[in-house]
Amino acid sequence: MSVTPCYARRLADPDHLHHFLQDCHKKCQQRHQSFIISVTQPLSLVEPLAILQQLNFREERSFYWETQQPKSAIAAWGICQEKNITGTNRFQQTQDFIDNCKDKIIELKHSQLSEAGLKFLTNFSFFSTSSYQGHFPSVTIFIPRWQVSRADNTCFLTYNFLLSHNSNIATIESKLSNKIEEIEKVGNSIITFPFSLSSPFQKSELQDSSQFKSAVKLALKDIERQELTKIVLAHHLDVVSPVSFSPYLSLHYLRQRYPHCYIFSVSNGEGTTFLGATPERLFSLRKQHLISDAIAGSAPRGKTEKIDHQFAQNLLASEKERREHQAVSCYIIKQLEALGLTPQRSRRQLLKLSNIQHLWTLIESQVPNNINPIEILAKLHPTPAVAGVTTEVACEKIGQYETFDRALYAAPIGWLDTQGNAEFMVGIRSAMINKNQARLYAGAGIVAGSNPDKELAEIQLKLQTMLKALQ
Ligand SMILES: C=C(O[C@H]1C=CC=C(C(=O)O)[C@@H]1O)C(=O)O
Repeated sequence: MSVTPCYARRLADPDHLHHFLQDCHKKCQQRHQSFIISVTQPLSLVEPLAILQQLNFREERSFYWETQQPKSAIAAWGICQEKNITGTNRFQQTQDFIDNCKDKIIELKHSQLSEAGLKFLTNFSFFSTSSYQGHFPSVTIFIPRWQVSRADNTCFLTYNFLLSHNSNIATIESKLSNKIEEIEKVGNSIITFPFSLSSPFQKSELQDSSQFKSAVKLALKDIERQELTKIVLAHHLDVVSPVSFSPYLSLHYLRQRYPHCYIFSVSNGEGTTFLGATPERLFSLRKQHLISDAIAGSAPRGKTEKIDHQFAQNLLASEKERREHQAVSCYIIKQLEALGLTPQRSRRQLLKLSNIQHLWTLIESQVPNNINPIEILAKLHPTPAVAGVTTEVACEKIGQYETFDRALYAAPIGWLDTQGNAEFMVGIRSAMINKNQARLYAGAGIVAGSNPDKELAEIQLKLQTMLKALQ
């Protein structure tokens, strides 16, 4: 008589899993090598942010990602495989890491949904050489140990681990089963956050706003001399709170206030977290269909419907805002064409966020499967929504005019799976936090006709996204 271990009852198809693991184990023995095993199991409906908050108690490396349209979330923590990359050929090194891992991955998943299953999670710095005191290198890419994914009302747990000839299958099965139990216990107790987040900041002022305006004036002279046609200049705001910031509370606040944005956080496992709520999708690639957002050109939201409508009409009619926007859509189109694609663009429309509105063009293309997501990423980053035209001159001037390191601000953050699906957004409306210290970032596009005072007002408005989320 065969006895079913009690942990097996929590697994979706324990016999199938057991045979799968036995087969993998045999393969390890036959080939004298280890494999990266990825097992995905269905979960009851859980809240990934609550899981991350309550189960990542060792504050390991973590990643959080949420969109509400369509409703999906990924919470991941711990490391199965990782690479921290520095140096100039970072996209190639990233691809090499992915290829190397892919050769060793064996996946078992109970769903075809692209949200379910193993994901490479990755964040880049804006420049390939980043000097943010080593908190985040030029690229971090990792396969997490644990990943909870949610797509609409379906949830999955993915467990990734290295299997070698001397691994014990029963231990693996019980670890997975115990984690399912732990997660489902937390599952429906959706976090009820206290809503006075923390005490007021001790220091909260925009450093050197005159320095920012001088940089805008210098950039306008460069534009007049036709050295470039657009540059995005950013500024930072450092704040110190009497108590440590809580990334989870901030993420919870952001997702309620910015339903049209990607809500994200990456933690380096050493106490530093980069988080935010960005409207800007660099690209998503699902079943070889690519979508990219050109978002640039901004106006405030009006306090009344009438004023809001007026701001929107002015934004749509402004020749200067249109140029600022077109620099982005034309660049994305040109870069995709350079990859041999035939992108189509939507008509220009408005994207209304709770504190700001933007000009927005959707760009779509089919992508043949010989082009991989990292190639697309390398071609698109940085777009003129965060750098300028030409990219090279703008990046050089950003280095000259900005007095701080952009670190992960305005850089790609996202995921890739083993089937060629990927999604990357641009890390704007963001902050880097460590204990009770935070650095908030915001930038504004400068073209001929820009006004330094108005650009300063625009970045102050953009800084509000994170300022309010941290308070
Ligand atoms: C660079 C930022 O915003 C970009 C995205 C949308 C609108 C922008 C603008 O109107 O200047 C910027 O290009 C930022 O928020 O830090």
